[in-house]
Amino acid sequence: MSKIYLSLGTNLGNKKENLTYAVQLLSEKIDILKTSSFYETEPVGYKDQPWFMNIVVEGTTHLSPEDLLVFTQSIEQAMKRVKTIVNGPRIIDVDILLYESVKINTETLIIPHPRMTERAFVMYPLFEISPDLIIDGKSLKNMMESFKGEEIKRLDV
Ligand SMILES: Nc1ncnc2c1ncn2[C@@H]1O[C@H](COP(=O)(O)OP(=O)(O)OP(=O)(O)O)[C@@H](O)[C@H]1O
Ligand SMILES: Nc1nc2c(c(=O)[nH]1)N=C(CO)CN2
Repeated sequence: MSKIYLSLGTNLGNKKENLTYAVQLLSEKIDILKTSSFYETEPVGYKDQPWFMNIVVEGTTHLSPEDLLVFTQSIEQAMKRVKTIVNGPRIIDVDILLYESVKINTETLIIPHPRMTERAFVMYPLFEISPDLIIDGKSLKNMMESFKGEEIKRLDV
């Protein structure tokens, strides 16, 4: 079994429900060990769209990194089919952040996720569930000390 971290985001419809449903679908092939709080987060990139809700989950899986990507993409597709809005914001986005300490750089898959350490919507929930994590030899704790990201709000529920 391999330890993995995934980032989930949504900015359409009932965001908590979307994230909860995605975690339920993920649990068919991933043993979910930890799920972060829900975070309301300012959109990164294109600003003129609703705020996102983001979480990070930790789990273990028998899937290879490539099969994990196929699986997460099948969940994105399945959820997109439920409500179709052309060019609309996202019902669900699932990114693979980390897979053990594996490094992959192919056309379809880059692990660790290349933009993860710049993104508050990834780093805050990741730090919440795994504060002792080391990424590329650097401790998450050190990274968070100097971290100045976009606006983010942790929900208490
Ligand atoms: N670690 C990864 N996790 C998920 N997708 C990845 C990863 N590395 C590369 N990809 C590739 O990224 C492609 C585009 O994914 P997507 O459309 O979800 O991007 P995005 O979510 O808009 O941007 P970002 O990757 O910056 O979050 C996917 O088809 C996939 O092949
Ligand atoms: N706050 C936030 N911003 C984003 C997000 C996201 O999940 N959260 N996902 C994006 C495309 O992957 C682009 N911008």
